[in-house]
Amino acid sequence: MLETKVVCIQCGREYALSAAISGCETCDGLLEVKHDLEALKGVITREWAEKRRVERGFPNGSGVWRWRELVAPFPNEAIVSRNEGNTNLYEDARLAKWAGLENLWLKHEGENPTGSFKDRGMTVGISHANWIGAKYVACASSGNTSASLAGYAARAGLKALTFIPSGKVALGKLSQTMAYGAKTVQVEGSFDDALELVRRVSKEKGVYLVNSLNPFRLEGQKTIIFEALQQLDWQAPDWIVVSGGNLGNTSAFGKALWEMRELGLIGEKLPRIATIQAEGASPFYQYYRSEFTRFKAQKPETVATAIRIGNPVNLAKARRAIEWTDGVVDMVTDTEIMEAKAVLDRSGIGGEPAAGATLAGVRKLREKEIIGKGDRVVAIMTGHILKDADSIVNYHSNPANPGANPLVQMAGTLDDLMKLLEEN
Ligand SMILES: Cc1ncc(COP(=O)(O)O)c(C=O)c1O
Ligand SMILES: N[C@@H](CCOP(=O)(O)O)C(=O)O
Repeated sequence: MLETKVVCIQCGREYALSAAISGCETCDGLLEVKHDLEALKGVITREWAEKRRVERGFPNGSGVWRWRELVAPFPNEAIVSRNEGNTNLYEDARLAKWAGLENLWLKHEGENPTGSFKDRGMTVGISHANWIGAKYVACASSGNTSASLAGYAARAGLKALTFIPSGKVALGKLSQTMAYGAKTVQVEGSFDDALELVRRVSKEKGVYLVNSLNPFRLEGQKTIIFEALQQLDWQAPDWIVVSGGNLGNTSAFGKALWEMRELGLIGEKLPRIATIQAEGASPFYQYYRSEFTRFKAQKPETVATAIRIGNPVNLAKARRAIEWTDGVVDMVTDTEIMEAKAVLDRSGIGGEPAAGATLAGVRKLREKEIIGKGDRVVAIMTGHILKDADSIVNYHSNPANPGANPLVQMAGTLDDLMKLLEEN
């Protein structure tokens, strides 16, 4: 019987697996799930992973639950899954060339059931809520967490409550959240204000919180890295690049790499994590620039509303991930984000603005020669192109934008049309 525990990374206090808490009750530190890695050495191997990968059906058809010994030991009957994960790892020579690289892969987490990486964490959070008999699940969101929560709660028959920053959530995400049936409360202010509210509701009303403060969320998101390493036939890349907001992914990726090395599935030298923030929402970047000596929350502003976060809750775990992997943190402007997104979309792969931020960050780190021309780079595309249609139409409606593809208005006869087509 594997010994899996929930512990506070700050004071070491342990909690039962069935505890529905999202922060340490002693010191308010971050909680994390500790697996019995010693017992798993020699059990979880590349051969074991390959056998699991080719199995179909529940639970090994899920790109999360096929790794359950490294995720969460919930009983199968508690698991709420939509066969999430199993996302493509694209190798694209055109995008590599645009970024100044020879080897670039894009891991597309927008191919998950609700269109973002959140589903990897949500299947675990909602399964935990289901297992312990929670009736109400809640989150604050800039759109993808609420869409994922609403979808998985609907599958589980749980009531969902989401708090979103008023007017700052892309329509694709808002429509999912409403359509899947979550009670959606618009809050004046930022995502950070909404998160403060939902943490109080969770504490005072005992509502189950599924933001990335919930340690089970990150256990699911670790499988992005497990899966990408397996897709690369365990030839670990030099870099893993991802856009950062609340820093759940940065934290999860560091833990995933550390566990893979402990289990002997990858070598001593870990891939370096590069977290990319939007210039107008870059508190982690400023903290990194201060050599992790000074943190200051920001009033966030960026076109990439998914990462419009000024006070990331996973700061301590994300710092640990950057230090563990000798990683870096950088930032990109909104112009760089949208121009990179246009290139990403034009490649036929596509992604929401936060995915554009990742690609823009890869190019920037290459230009700064922090990423070498021959380095092997995996860029995580965190959300689907359809999530933020407004940003696309706005960009392409301005012919001055690089790569703009404005609508053509046709008036008149067939001859006019033929003439028009010749001109364009
Ligand atoms: C599409 C997208 N990309 C990136 C991020 C940033 O991820 P994290 O909050 O784990 O840093 C988020 C959410 O925060 C997101 O929704
Ligand atoms: N971009 C996120 C913000 C919240 O992140 P979480 O990982 O802490 O839930 C969102 O889509 O809401």
